[in-house]
Amino acid sequence: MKTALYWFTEDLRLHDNVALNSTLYACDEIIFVYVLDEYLLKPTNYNHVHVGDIRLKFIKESLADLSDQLQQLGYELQVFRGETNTVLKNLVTTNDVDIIGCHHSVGLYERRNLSILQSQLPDKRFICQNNNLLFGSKQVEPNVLNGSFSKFRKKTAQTAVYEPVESVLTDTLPRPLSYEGERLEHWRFYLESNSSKGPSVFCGGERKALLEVESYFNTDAALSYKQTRNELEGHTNSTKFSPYLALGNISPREIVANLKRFEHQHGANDSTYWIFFEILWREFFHHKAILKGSKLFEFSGESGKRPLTTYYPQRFLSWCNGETSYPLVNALMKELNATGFMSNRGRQIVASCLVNELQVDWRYGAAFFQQQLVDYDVASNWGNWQYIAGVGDDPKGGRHFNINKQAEMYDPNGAFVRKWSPNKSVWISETDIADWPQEV
Ligand SMILES: Cc1cc2nc3c(=O)[nH]c(=O)nc-3n(C[C@H](O)[C@H](O)[C@H](O)COP(=O)(O)OP(=O)(O)OC[C@H]3O[C@@H](n4cnc5c(N)ncnc54)[C@H](O)[C@@H]3O)c2cc1C
Repeated sequence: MKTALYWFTEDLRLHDNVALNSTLYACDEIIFVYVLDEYLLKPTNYNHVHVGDIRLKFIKESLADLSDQLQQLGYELQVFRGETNTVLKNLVTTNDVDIIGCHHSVGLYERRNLSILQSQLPDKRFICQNNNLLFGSKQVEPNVLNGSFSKFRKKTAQTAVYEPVESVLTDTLPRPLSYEGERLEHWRFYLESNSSKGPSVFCGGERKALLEVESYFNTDAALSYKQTRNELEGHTNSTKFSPYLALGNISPREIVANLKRFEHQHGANDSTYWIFFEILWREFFHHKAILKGSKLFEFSGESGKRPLTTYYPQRFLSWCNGETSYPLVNALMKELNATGFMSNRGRQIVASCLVNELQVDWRYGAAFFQQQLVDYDVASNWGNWQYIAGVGDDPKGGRHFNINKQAEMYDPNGAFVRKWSPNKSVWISETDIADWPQEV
């Protein structure tokens, strides 16, 4: 008789979850666990928390959906709060668990913690697989990752993307393990009372994610994605799959399978290819994150070159609050703070502004995004920031967006700025003017 514990992390779903399926095949009894780690709610080195209110709400919704699905099959999702390894070790010991299954994250902190847990439980079998990538690590040769995205894209163009797999969990096998241990009994209430009631465009959960993907491909939006993806607003101008991918409500393979079906029915064009192209960027940053380790978070990044920025607290604060001398940047930051989302073009503009116009250390911007973004993903966030700051693997060496030009192109009538920053008087105060590095 083998007993297993499946520990959900950034894979809050049942379908196309290879680590979960492998664990299910290996055991007779199982317990499903999620740990809300205390550290997530504590400040980072940059004085922001790891998970802000909007993402916390999204996590809660994802857990509620997972819990409901498990309940329908006769299982329970046990939610704990505490230090992850302590919680897991207690559960494993008190319940005599033989196997621990989990998603193998690309995050450095998560990988370190998993290694520590493995060393603390040397007699236990661990089944850890990355559930959130298109390609397995054996499909991507390390030399492909030494270089730019173009090299990665060309080399992986012919690499097979495996079909997503169905869940093998049924209402008869394996049996739910009757377990011992203190859990967070009222986690739904607990998470509710700790999450924002503010407006969020997104609602988390696997079933919601599958519906969103289905409804996106039920329209013609994918056929013009390449032309619309840079717009600052509009729900179908880009796919809006990122929050679901970040929390693992859906896998990239499931999205690619849907994309292929769409191409089969409606024909492939530049735009449908470009959706795949963008998902490849995500793939690139994820594989890179494993390779880079702590370099992902270093000031001089992967390039080893220290950029000409430092830390100006007042400028940084004004940027965070959307109170700089740049109306477009302010509107974008206000959108981010209110909704947890910003378009890709918006992210590029505000990141470039922080690094180039305001000359602030890029890592503060990345940490603020980490707190605010509903779709925060360690590899995509820190990887993109490195690109903008010119410390990534970018042959162009950093990006500087002309804010006025961007405003002319993407907000020609000022509608976006008016929507998010109706009160122009807060853009800049008399005392701030001297602090700005350009004429206002
Ligand atoms: C400074 C900065 C920080 C970012 N932080 C994050 C982050 O924390 N999490 C995150 O998911 N994305 C991040 N991105 C990438 C990108 O902005 C978002 O993935 C995208 O805006 C999400 O909207 P969408 O799902 O509609 O994207 P679409 O345009 O529809 O793209 C489809 C999918 O491709 C992937 N993708 C698209 N662009 C990129 C990109 N540049 N890098 C990596 N993957 C990409 C995403 O998974 C996205 O869901 C960041 C970009 C910048 C410039």
